[in-house]
Amino acid sequence: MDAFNLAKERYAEIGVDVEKVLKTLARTPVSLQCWQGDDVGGFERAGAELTGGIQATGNYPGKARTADELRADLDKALSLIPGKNRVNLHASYAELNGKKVDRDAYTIAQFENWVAWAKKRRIGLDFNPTYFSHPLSADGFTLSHRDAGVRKFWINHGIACRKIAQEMGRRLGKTVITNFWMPDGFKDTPVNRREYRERMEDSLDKIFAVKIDQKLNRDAVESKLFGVGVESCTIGSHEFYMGYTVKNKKILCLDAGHFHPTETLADKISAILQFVPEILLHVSRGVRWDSDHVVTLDDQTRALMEEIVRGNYLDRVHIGMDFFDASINRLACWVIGARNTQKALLLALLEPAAQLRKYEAAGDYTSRLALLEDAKVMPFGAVWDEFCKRNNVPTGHAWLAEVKAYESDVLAKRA
Ligand SMILES: C[C@H](O)[C@H](O)[C@@H](O)C(=O)CO
Ligand SMILES: [Mn+2]
Repeated sequence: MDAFNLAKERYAEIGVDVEKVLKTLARTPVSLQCWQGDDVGGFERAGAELTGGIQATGNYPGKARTADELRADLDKALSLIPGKNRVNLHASYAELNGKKVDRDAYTIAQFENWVAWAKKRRIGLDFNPTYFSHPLSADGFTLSHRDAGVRKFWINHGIACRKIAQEMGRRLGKTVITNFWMPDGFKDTPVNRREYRERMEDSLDKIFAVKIDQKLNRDAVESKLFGVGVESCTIGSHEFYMGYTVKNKKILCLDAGHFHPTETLADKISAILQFVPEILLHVSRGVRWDSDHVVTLDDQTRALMEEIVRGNYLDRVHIGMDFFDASINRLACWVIGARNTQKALLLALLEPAAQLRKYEAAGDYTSRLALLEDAKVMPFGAVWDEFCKRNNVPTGHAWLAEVKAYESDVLAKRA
């Protein structure tokens, strides 16, 4: 018997149906953040500086310089990641084609190439308005700005993005999730947090007042603890968006790097989903701060996926990634991060859930712990390889040779 069939038998012995697990994994997409491919630069203006309290560090050669290069890199990455996945675009990846158009006036016209590319590959797109790296966000404020004119510009940007996303959803036949993250906040202690938060709420209300077909686009808002240079107060904090999403039935975006390092994101899932309809995950890895390291198969990521599976929440959770590491091959970052996200999900799906629940319900915590620990050495690798094989992507470590070949054939030729 081959390794996969042996593994299937072993899992069946502990009550796990591997074929069912593989089906669930196959229909759970991971959204690849386009900004990993070019250090969050975007293509609106050459040499635009990255602002908003986020930083891509490193200078590994070969970053995408144009939208065509980025799409080619994404193609390569997607060919090495099993399953039907998605791509997450920021508005700053607009293609202006020499025209003078600012973010408040963007339409689908600036994203035609992206939509055509996604349609050809039958993949879904997700979207994000870009509230950073722009002269009108240079002082660190956008939707909560004290100047009504600046707020108006950013409100119009938000509305424009929701309309673009709606059109993307229509053309692709797949719902787009549009995520709002605003960098607004203070380096030092403010004395009027209230005013800023009230203005932020008012601006968001104005953006979301515009009717958009929910089947084509749904909106998420993303909280954050702090950013670089925004250490003392972030207007869009966790409590702010928790309240906003409960009140307005929006999707709450949880970025794994946006909490204090001692907080456990996994523990928040069931508490939030008791009151908020859906969650968008930005799977990431903070190292000491919101450093946006590539996702590894670490305890936090595993615990996150376990909570989603244990709570039976998969249909209310959208899985995206958010990291931007410029110190290693950028394409490999996507592949490592996405495959690890999927591995964490697979491990969670392979848990002997029924038996564990029985033990817990009976108060037999000894047996619960024993089975949880023994399950860790079940032959998960054989199931992962089978998933890769069925999806026509390299198994094990073989994907790296393809990335290396692409690096010497394509990336090395970029100046
Ligand atoms: C580029 C993204 O919008 C950004 O990473 C955001 O999602 C975030 O996490 C900011 O810290
Ligand atoms: Mn994020």
